[in-house]
Amino acid sequence: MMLQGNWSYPTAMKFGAGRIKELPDACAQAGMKRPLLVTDKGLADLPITKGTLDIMEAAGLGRGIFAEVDPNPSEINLHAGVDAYKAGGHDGVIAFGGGSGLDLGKMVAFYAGQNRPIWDFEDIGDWWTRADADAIAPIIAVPTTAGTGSEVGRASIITNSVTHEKKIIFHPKVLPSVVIADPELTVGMPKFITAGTGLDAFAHCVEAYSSPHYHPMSQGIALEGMRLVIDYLPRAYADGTDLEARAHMMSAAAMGATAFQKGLGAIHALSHPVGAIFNTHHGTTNAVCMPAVLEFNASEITDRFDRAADYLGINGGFAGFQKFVQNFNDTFEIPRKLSEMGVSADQMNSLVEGAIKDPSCGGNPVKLTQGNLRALFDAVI
Ligand SMILES: NC(=O)c1ccc[n+]([C@@H]2O[C@H](COP(=O)([O-])OP(=O)(O)OC[C@H]3O[C@@H](n4cnc5c(N)ncnc54)[C@H](O)[C@@H]3O)[C@@H](O)[C@H]2O)c1
Ligand SMILES: [Fe+2]
Repeated sequence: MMLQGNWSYPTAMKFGAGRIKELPDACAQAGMKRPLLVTDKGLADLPITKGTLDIMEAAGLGRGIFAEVDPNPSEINLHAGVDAYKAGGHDGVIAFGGGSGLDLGKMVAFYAGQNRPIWDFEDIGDWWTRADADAIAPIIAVPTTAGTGSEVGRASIITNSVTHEKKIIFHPKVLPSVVIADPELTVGMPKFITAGTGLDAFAHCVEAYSSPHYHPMSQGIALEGMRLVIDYLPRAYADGTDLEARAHMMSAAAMGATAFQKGLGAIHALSHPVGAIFNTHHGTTNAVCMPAVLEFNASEITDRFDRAADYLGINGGFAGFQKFVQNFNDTFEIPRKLSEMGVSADQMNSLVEGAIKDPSCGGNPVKLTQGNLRALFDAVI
């Protein structure tokens, strides 16, 4: 089957194997003549990045690159990126990478023309209206993992390096104007990143589907997104070169992020402070937290997961889905506890404080309090 298409849901996506070669068209579409490719340190030397710079250079777009992006990127990375953007006289950003490269690239384009502290644009109320929207540079997103869906999102997650908090920075114009979703770029992902990122997409779908907010379109997307992860993540994990599986995972990632317009929940509320304090991989952290959160939310989500289990071909309704999730994690050698990833309860107060302030709390079907968050951390650490 030919997995290829031109989509605009929720933004223009050039989807399909080999389509990275259309990057010059994407730059023309976005109005860029001198783009800066922003990516993380790990990707900087890989052939997919060099190949992309070659495509840019051959089209007369230069080979501008900024690669000083850490996992769970911080405002330090952002300020360095903005300096590189200004020094190079760039007119747009190619955000290239997993969530870290994508999020930071989007922020460089956003922040290069702003004068207020970055934290003034946190996703609180209408704070985004403080930004000078005309000064936001165009963004092309090129995902190289299949998980965060940041390529179709209007926000980035930036870690405050002083307070060790993950902050969501939001502006509608941070939505990339063009996405190149080329599954060939994801083929070289190490196994544990394939698993962790794929399970992040799964967490986005599960939390969106669990959220009590009314958004039937997101609900439908979340359900089909879960199906794609269940059917194709095991294949992508077993054989990284299985392009059909890689393509479906790339769709699932974009679908998860599209669906979470409906809201995220306790999985992400727990995972954000853990990532900010212990620098753990985001999707893997979510996967460890999922079984405990499903159990915690049981009273509010059983009916809807009974329906989901039917659709997904899982026997036993919600209880069957819970068992399935634990087995699914085991398939990918996801730890049962966060302590196996270096997380310790010594930082409990900071974890609870970070979680209760996280905007993801608002989408959880059971109200989150300091007390029940502490109990959830106890269960997952
Ligand atoms: N904006 C959003 O909506 C959103 C949603 C979820 C998560 N996030 C953020 O995204 C970040 C996590 O992103 P991620 O899970 O994609 O991981 P990542 O971007 O941190 O990448 C993980 C590792 O994989 C490597 N890598 C990436 N692509 C590769 C490839 N094709 N081949 C070989 N190696 C590759 C990277 O170099 C890095 O070492 C976190 O900061 C998280 O907070 C953002
Ligand atoms: Fe996530």
